[in-house]
Amino acid sequence: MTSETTTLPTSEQILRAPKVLLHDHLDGGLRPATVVELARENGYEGLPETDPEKLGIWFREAADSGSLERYLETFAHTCAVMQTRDALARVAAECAEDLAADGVVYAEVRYAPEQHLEQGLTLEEVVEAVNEGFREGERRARENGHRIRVGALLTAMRHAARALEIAELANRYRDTGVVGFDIAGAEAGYPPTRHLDAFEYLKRENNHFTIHAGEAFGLPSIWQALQWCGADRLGHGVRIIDDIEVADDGSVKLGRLASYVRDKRIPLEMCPTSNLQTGAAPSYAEHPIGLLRRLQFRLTVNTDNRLMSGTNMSREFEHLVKTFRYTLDDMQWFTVNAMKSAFIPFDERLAMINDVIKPGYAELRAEWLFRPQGATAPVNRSSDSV
Ligand SMILES: O=c1[nH]cnc2c1ncn2[C@H]1C[C@H](O)[C@@H](CO)O1
Ligand SMILES: [Zn+2]
Repeated sequence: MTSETTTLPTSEQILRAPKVLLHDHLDGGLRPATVVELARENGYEGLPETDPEKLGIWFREAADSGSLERYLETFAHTCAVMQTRDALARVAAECAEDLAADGVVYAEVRYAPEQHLEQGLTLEEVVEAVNEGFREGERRARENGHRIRVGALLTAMRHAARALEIAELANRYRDTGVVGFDIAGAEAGYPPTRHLDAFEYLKRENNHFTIHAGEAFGLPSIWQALQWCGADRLGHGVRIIDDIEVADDGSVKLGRLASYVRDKRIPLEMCPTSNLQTGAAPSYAEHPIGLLRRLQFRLTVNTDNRLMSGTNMSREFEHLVKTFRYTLDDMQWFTVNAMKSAFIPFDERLAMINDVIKPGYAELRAEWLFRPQGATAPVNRSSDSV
């Protein structure tokens, strides 16, 4: 194919391409206007701005701090307005709608139930309100011609001591909307092994979990998450790059941990923009995703916090397309990786890959055949695809 690489996927193609999102925080993805309205309805007076546009900018700038700890401070405002059943259901419904409008066909969205108890809700009421919201959002998306399926991940905060309780909660709701468990929060000083009882419980129950590791802290955190805790996936995991040496001649040597992660096909939930804000990566061009993709780690692309990063899945892919010249085949590779790594049953993942994702990309790839006569052929194929 001679015209190969002449044209990268357009913004419109990126938007329409089926996408799979495994790492998105419910309390990090509210619409700014919703934060303002919920604050007014619930009498929360702590917002730094009450104009939605200014508030959106405030979140992005405050989160752009170079430190995970300061980035996390912004969640006090979103959690403050997510303390009632109605607020939680609304935020969850809008989340599903927004993801669907962005071309996401499958998402696992996480939140920490323990952060939504300030006005008297029980942990169960929190989970049920969010589940109801996701179902409503899926229904509204369908009405608007989009198809999306959303599963919840229950997060325990790593500085707190409720991980076992939240793991039990995740297990109780595993057949009704909750697909797994996670731990999040400040990483330095709070190793995942503090919550071994929760992980051991989940393993005994044959349940699934991911762990935020290798974001603000390096290899020991990744090693513990995998070898002590038994994580199925890593939230971020970007610091695995510290175990990979690239020589001047371009040859690459993987350390034992990096080899293990690649050999065992451990899914890494990459969140490029979030990493730039917390200082986990210096720029898109220097983001470890470039090298890790070339080395064929099982990488996935994610948003982390759409509000704090002013992003969505299409924007994350736009950055990657621009930076690394990724094609539709690359996008499909990331998407299939994500679907393979989801926590829903194997037959459903396979059907999503074969009946939704691959046909969606095939249709986009075929568009060049029907281009206006005389236009350049925008072939979106790369040589090392799935
Ligand atoms: O990227 C992150 N690293 C660690 N913790 C995070 C990240 N993004 C969000 N969180 C925290 C803040 C939220 O309140 C919590 C649950 O979603 O998870
Ligand atoms: Zn996260």
